[in-house]
Amino acid sequence: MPDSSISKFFEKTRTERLDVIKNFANLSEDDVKSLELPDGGITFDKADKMVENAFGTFSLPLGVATNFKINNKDYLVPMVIEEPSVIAAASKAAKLARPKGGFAVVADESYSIGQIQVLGTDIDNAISKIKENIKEILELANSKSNTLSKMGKGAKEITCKKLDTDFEPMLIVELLIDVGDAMGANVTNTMCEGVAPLIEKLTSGKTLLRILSNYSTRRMVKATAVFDKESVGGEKVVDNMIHAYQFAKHDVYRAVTHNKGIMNGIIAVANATGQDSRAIEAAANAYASRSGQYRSLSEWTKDSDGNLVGTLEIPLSVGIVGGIINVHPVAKICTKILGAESAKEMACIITATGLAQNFSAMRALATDGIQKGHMRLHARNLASAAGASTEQIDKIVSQMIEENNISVNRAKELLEQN
Ligand SMILES: CC(C)(COP(=O)([O-])OP(=O)([O-])OC[C@H]1O[C@@H](n2cnc3c(N)ncnc32)[C@H](O)[C@@H]1OP(=O)([O-])[O-])[C@@H](O)C(=O)NCCC(=O)NCCSC(=O)C[C@@](C)(O)CC(=O)[O-]
Ligand SMILES: NC(=O)C1=CN([C@@H]2O[C@H](COP(=O)(O)OP(=O)(O)OC[C@H]3O[C@@H](n4cnc5c(N)ncnc54)[C@H](OP(=O)(O)O)[C@@H]3O)[C@@H](O)[C@H]2O)C=CC1
Repeated sequence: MPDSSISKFFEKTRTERLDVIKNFANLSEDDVKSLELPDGGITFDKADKMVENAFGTFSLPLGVATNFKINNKDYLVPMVIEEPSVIAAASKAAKLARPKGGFAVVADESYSIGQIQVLGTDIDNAISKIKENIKEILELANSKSNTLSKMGKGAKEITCKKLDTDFEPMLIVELLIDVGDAMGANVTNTMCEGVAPLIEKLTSGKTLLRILSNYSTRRMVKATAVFDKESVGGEKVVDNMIHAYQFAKHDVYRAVTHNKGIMNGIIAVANATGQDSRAIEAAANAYASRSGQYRSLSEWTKDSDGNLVGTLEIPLSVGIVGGIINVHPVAKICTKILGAESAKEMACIITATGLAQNFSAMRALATDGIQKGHMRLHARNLASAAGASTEQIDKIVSQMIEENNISVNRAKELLEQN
């Protein structure tokens, strides 16, 4: 089994990095060529078919986090992100998690929730009618996807709820659909629209909205990792990280930033693998507010030996087929690099990366402060923004770090002096 703990990967050249990834993931020469394309894999022609009024494409850096062991399998985790230090932070956390087994992650089956809003009906009577005809509604829904039906997946349950509103009460009919290895938005919407006429017939009401819910609470993922207390930096650092977590648990202003750190990891992997990041963010934010107050998505405690234990639980709707995954060549290759064989496996990887990111940010905050690690890496960006050439960057960066004065202005001054 390939080993993702590749020390000093960041010191390798691009060719060496690609070679390591190629061997790790059994990529073909064509895959590597796609990764080397200057446009990031999407030609304008392709972009023009993906969105409206296209006039270009927009590239972002694609990197890979090393050291990940998730459910006893090693992963190199592709990440698309513009922010420096995120990939380094994920790699570092994954390295520190390895001695205690890495990340243990469990994911629900891929159940999507579709909602059908029914107006102008006798709600109690309508609910009885729907309950009497569940089989017929499910069969009609399942006729909309050959693949899911063949896989023994598809629409499985129907529930009804009465919603009191400021306008008039309404009936909400919810379809629970096992969407297999897809994110499942389109298939859910298709099924909702497909059964709406039957719902209208049964309820003598009028359906209005027929759409999936992005609050995918039947698609929960829970990642846990244990970090050896000595590797974390000793008892004091562990305690300070728990203080940091408690801050996020009890204060919304801190919680939003804490969760942003988690999203650094989650969205970067989501972007690399062609997921719908808006759906992921919307669901995570709602889940963070489930108690009525927005709070930390992760939890941090100590085990009986004083080691640090982190848990991240989120609703997560991701896939390995459908959406842009089959359209964007680089998203396809990133999925191949991960070797993810199911939507559940993809969900486990993404959640583990979120937890890893959270660990490193908290550790940095609870020890040296964020600027030391982050700004060192951000210095390259600043030097580049100041106009430094590739040859000049290293010298300017070293000088700014040495002076502990990392800013665009200082970079400009140094450039003028050189
Ligand atoms: C940046 C580090 C990792 C340096 O940390 P370090 O102590 O210099 O790293 P190290 O020398 O101990 O190296 C350990 C491992 O980290 C990785 N690593 C180490 N350096 C690199 C590098 N250059 N490129 C790629 N990987 C790197 C690499 O895997 C390495 O293992 P090795 O290869 O040596 O065997 C650390 O300071 C850190 O984790 N900082 C936190 C960074 C962070 O969270 N950034 C996010 C941006 S800030 C933000 O948006 C969110 C926030 C912070 O506000 C959230 C919140 O408030 O909670
Ligand atoms: N609110 C939201 O979040 C919304 C999001 N979207 C977008 O929808 C897209 C995702 O929708 P999604 O339904 O996943 O995408 P697709 O419709 O592209 O793909 C899903 C389809 O793939 C086929 N399929 C083939 N193999 C499998 C398998 N192993 N498991 C499951 N399905 C399989 C099935 O179709 P078949 O049975 O025909 O073979 C299935 O319906 C994203 O781009 C998202 O941005 C769209 C609307 C709203």
